[in-house]
Amino acid sequence: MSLEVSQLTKLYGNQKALDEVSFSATPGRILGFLGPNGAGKSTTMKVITGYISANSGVVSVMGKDPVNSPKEVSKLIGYLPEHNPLYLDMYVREFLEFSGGLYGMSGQTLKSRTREMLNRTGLEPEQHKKIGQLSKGYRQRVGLARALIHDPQVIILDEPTTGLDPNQLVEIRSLIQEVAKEKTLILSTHIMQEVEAICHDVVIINKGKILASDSLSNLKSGVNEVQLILETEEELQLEWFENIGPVTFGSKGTSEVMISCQDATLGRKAVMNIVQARSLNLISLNQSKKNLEQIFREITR
Ligand SMILES: Nc1ncnc2c1ncn2[C@@H]1O[C@H](COP(=O)(O)OP(=O)(O)OP(=O)(O)O)[C@@H](O)[C@H]1O
Repeated sequence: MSLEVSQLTKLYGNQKALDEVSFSATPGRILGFLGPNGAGKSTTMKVITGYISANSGVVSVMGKDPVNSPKEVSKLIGYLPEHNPLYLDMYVREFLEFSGGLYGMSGQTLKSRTREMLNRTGLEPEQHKKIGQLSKGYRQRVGLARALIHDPQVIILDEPTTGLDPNQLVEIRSLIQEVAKEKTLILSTHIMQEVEAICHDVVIINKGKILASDSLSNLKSGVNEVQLILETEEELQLEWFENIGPVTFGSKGTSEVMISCQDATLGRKAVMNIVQARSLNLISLNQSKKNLEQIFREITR
């Protein structure tokens, strides 16, 4: 494990922002760190990077801890904070060279590493522009390039795609996937589609506590429940279906119901019996496995 977090507790005054948080991350796999607003994601990232200290617990980054070895840990970690602080008056290349300098890089090493980062993040055409002139997507690229300039082994990205348009989103996601091939990468987010699109492992945190920590596929396969979605020409009543499983109206209103059930075959039979017995005119009966969003809502409810 290149990153291990064990029993972290962090108090802000009387408020427990982190309550014995433990998880680990592996090279070559993207870990999605998921939680609703205020769950403790940023606090965890700040403790790992050594920006703040925890009240108790241990962080190990490639065997070093940020409290006793802050300099070593800062060299091992590349961090893109939530609001991506940049110097808007600096030119892109100048900013990256400046950032590399902060890690003790200089001369040809710094120049060639800057060139490599400009190339990998697609920033070459923009390198002579001021950061303040760039679009949000390109500013995120600058933030990523800055986080990677010193070739860190562990990369932590706090909500890196928030506010990007769909094209920029796809580009930044594929850049993240590319970067993650040889590194340990943690992606903090509350966007479920993002996790489903690019993460291998998932940690779910809520109110400072870890509620799930597993591979994405295990998390999804552990849920056997399916959802049946029935649409008819007539208006439906929820109580007709309550014996089958928890039921709500769908997005189409009272002519569509969504029923959760453990056994899809039995569920479909029961629904069709009701359709027949009540002489309903069927438009469609569909079935879907739960997605991460539904799993997340159940776990964090
Ligand atoms: N400096 C601080 N002082 C006091 N309370 C804080 C401080 N920073 C965070 N908190 C509180 O700690 C809790 C966890 O906050 P944190 O920013 O870690 O959550 P988050 O999961 O990153 O949320 P978001 O998705 O909204 O960014 C919240 O209740 C927040 O209000």
